[in-house]
Amino acid sequence: MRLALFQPAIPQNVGACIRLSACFGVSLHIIEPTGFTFDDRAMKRAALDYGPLSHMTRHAGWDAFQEARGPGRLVLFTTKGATPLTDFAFRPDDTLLFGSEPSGAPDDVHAAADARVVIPIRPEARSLNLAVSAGIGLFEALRQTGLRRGGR
Ligand SMILES: C[S@@+](CC[C@H](N)C(=O)[O-])C[C@H]1O[C@@H](n2cnc3c(N)ncnc32)[C@H](O)[C@@H]1O
Repeated sequence: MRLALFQPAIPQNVGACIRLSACFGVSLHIIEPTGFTFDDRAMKRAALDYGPLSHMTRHAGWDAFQEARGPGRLVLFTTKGATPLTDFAFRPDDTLLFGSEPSGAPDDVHAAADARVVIPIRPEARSLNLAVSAGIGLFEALRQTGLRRGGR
């Protein structure tokens, strides 16, 4: 199981995802460009001291990520036309991909995904925060595929 963030713009969200990847023992892939630099104080503050426990890889762009990501499905979390999280069956080698905060994932990324998953929320609400949706999606994926303490 891997987490991937498409062009994240808010450093606190990436910091929270660094902490997620550290706590659950999954690798984190950042698809650049990002809306901040990696010495950002807000990102480091949100990540606390979990950085060394996290396995983070930065990719120069979408094509570089696609070449490097290896086997397994690309499962895009999106509010657009998707299978509800509650109906989706994850596999251990899935990559869970999340869109950027202002605009989500573009059409070509939607087209490249093997599956699209939506976390059901109230119809009058637009979307969840990026790091919150990553936490919900990752926990469900690990629950289905065999969450175990101490990483995987
Ligand atoms: C703040 S949201 C982006 C909002 C953007 N306006 C949109 O509609 O996609 C950032 C990312 O969090 C994830 N996300 C947020 N809410 C979600 C939901 N209800 N279901 C699935 N993914 C969600 C998606 O990956 C999304 O691209």
